[in-house]
Amino acid sequence: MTAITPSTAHMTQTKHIWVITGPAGCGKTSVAEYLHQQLSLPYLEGDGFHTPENVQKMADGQPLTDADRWDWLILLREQSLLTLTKPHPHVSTSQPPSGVIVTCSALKRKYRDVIRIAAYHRPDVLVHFVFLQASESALMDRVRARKNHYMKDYMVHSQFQSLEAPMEDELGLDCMSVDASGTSKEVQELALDAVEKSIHKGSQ
Ligand SMILES: Nc1ncnc2c1ncn2[C@@H]1O[C@H](COP(=O)(O)OP(=O)(O)O)[C@@H](O)[C@H]1O
Ligand SMILES: O=C(O)[C@H](O)[C@@H](O)[C@H](O)[C@H](O)COP(=O)(O)O
Repeated sequence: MTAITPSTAHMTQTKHIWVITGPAGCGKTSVAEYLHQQLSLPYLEGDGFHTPENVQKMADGQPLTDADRWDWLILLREQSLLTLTKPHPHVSTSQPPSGVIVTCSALKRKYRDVIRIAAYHRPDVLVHFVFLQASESALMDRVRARKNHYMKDYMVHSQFQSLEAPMEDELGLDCMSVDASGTSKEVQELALDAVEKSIHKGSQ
C-alpha cells in the first residue's frame, strides 16, 4: 500500500473539471471569467481551441458537424486534465489546482460523454457540467450585440437545433442547470452558488 504523505496528498484529493455549457450567447465566457476570479481556478476558453478551419467555417455561417467537433472535444478534455497537473500560476503555491474551469457549448449528450471520459482513468477527477439556460431569442439578442466575434446571431438557431439540454438522468448525475435569463451579474452569482453547493455536497 502506498502511504499518503503531504507531498503526495494533492494527488489523492478530488479534482474538479467545471464545464460551462450552453449555446452561443448564453454567457459561458462571462460566467467562466467570474468563477476563475472568485474560485482562483485556471480557466480554459473553449473557443480558443478550435482549428482555424472550424473558426472559418463558423465565421462563414456554417454550423459545425459532429465530425468537426470530435477532435475539439478531445483536446478540451486533454487540456483540462493537463491543467490539473500543472502548478497554477495565479496562486502562490506550487501545488496543482483543485479544479479547472472550461467553456464548451457541449450541446449534445454525446459531446458531454466525450468529456466524461476524463474521469475514466482518473478516479480522483470529477467532471461537472453547468448548463446555462436561456431562450433562443434572448441569446440572439446577446450575440447580435456582441462585437468582434466569429459567431454571428443567425448561428444561434442552429445551436438550438443541435441542443440536447441535460435531462433528469444527467441532472441527477453530473449536470446542473442554471437560469441564464437574468443580468450577467445575476447569472454569475447563480452559477457560483451552484458550483459552491456542489463542492460542499461532495465534501460531506
Ligand atoms: N446574462 C447576460 N445578460 C445580457 N448579456 C450578457 C449576459 N451574459 C453575457 N452577456 C453578453 O452577451 C454576449 C455573449 O456572452 P458570452 O459570455 O460571450 O457568451 P458565450 O461565451 O456563451 O457565447 C457578450 O457580449 C456578453 O457580454
Ligand atoms: O461564444 C460563442 O458564441 C460560442 O462559444 C461559440 O463560439 C460556439 O458555441 C462554439 O465554440 C462552437 O462550437 P459549437 O458549434 O459546438 O457550439
